[in-house]
Amino acid sequence: MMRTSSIRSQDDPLSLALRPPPTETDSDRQRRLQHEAEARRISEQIDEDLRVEREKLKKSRSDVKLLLLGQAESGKSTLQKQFQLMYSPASLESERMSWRTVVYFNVVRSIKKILTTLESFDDIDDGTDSQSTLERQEYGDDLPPRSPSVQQSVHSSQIGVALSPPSPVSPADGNQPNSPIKGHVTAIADLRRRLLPLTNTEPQLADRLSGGVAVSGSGKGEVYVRSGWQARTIQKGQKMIGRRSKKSEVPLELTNERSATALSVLDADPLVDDVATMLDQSRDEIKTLWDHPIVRALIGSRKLKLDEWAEFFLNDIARISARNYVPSTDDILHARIQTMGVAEHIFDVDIHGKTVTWHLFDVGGARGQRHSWVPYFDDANAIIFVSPISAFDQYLEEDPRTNRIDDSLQLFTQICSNQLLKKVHLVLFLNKTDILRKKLERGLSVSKYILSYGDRPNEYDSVVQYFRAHFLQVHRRNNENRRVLYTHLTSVVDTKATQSIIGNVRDSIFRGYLQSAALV
Ligand SMILES: Nc1nc2c(ncn2[C@@H]2O[C@H](COP(=O)(O)OP(=O)(O)OP(=O)(O)O)[C@@H](O)[C@H]2O)c(=O)[nH]1
Ligand SMILES: [Mg+2]
Repeated sequence: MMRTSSIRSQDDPLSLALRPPPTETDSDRQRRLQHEAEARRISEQIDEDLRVEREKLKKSRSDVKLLLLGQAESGKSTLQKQFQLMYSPASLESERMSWRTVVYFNVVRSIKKILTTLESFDDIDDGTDSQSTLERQEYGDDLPPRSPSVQQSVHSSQIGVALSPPSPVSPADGNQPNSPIKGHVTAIADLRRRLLPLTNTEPQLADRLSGGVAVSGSGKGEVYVRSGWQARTIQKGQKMIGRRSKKSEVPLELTNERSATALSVLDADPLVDDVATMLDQSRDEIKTLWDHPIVRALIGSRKLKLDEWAEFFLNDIARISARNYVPSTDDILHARIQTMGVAEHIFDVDIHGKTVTWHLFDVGGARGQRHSWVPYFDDANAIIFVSPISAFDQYLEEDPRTNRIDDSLQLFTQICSNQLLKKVHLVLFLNKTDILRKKLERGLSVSKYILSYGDRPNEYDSVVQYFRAHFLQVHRRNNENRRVLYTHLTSVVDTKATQSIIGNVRDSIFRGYLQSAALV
């Protein structure tokens, strides 16, 4: 016999349990109804939250997820800044003054490196430790050490790199009794003494940027930055304001809206404010040091190798050390700070009348950071792989035996052959072409570092063609899906050119995105 629903509801133990007791009073009833109404409201709220979550998930599935991959210092974060400048200029504007800390840090660290290098030549002058000092200076930070065991272990799986370090300079000119620094020792010692308060701020600036977190993995002991550092540097500075009575000097020409934000932040960090004052007061000393014939000679002979961005800032020290300094967009693009882990940036991109949310994942490229990329491979739509083709004469900070072009090719091989990424839209940026040009113009020989380059012309077109061919070969060998590789020659500090390339990349990614959406 079939049971009717009414019979079932009468037998249902749950309905029996929920039925009000026969002794229920009017006030009990009121309370019960109130509780039931509240329970219903909460339940409806949960349903609504779940609905919103589901919507979000559905929407995020239709968002574009773009990974920026490549070795450390390849230009990923700089490219991210170009995306930000194009699709979220207001957010870059609101961070503008925080970049002052990074620029100051880059400047102070460069000054310190110049002085440390000069100090080692003081030692030569004193007749101490001359040979080891010269070895160190001659090969700088970016050439492998010369021990036979290291020479044996230097190898290349991708490209014929030099098995032993080339000798860019003769040690003789620094090692003689008439060492170039002789006669300048007192003047340089005086500059060092006067710049000491400024160079002493380096660890504090580093601490401000890294949030006090020391991370291993780069080999250089550089400062790593987690996302959100801009807010952190401001907050930390603001906490300290109460403890200080001295107010910062107010820049005079800052009058517009942007400058109002700038002003409030300028006031915010006493440490950065102190560094600004010191820079302002040390401007002449920094300029004298930077223009000093000994420093020029050491840079010319490659005994002093500064980071690429050092020259950009030190050449313009009068502007940067001004008391009312506000970082320009070019300064922000040149400012260097290492990324830690993976930083997500979200933009709304309007294309052909449709707004699509893009999630840009900017990763830390040093070897110790690469394990954190993998969780982002699963649902990536596109990758821009950034390779600095100017780095043919440089070796990894984290492994001084590995040539940077070779490392980049090895990394590109891993990305091209990764099963999780087989269907991902792939774009290759052969970056830092401006630096490549300058190196070749200065006469730096590619075949000295990349033996397989042989006697090909040491000219821009030929070098680019050679490196590009190697990347295309890696792609061809790992391309059973017949995926297209979009290649661009870039200098991502060049805003106009990069934004036009970003437009192309956006269109090509979007075409692939529409096709895959149509298949779903
Ligand atoms: N001249 C020049 N400098 C560049 C170019 N691309 C990047 N740089 C500079 O190189 C430095 C390193 O660039 P980043 O964008 O920080 O490198 P990254 O790939 O994010 O490095 P990690 O965060 O360590 O993985 C910065 O000072 C940039 O301004 C370029 O095409 N030309
Ligand atoms: Mg970075």
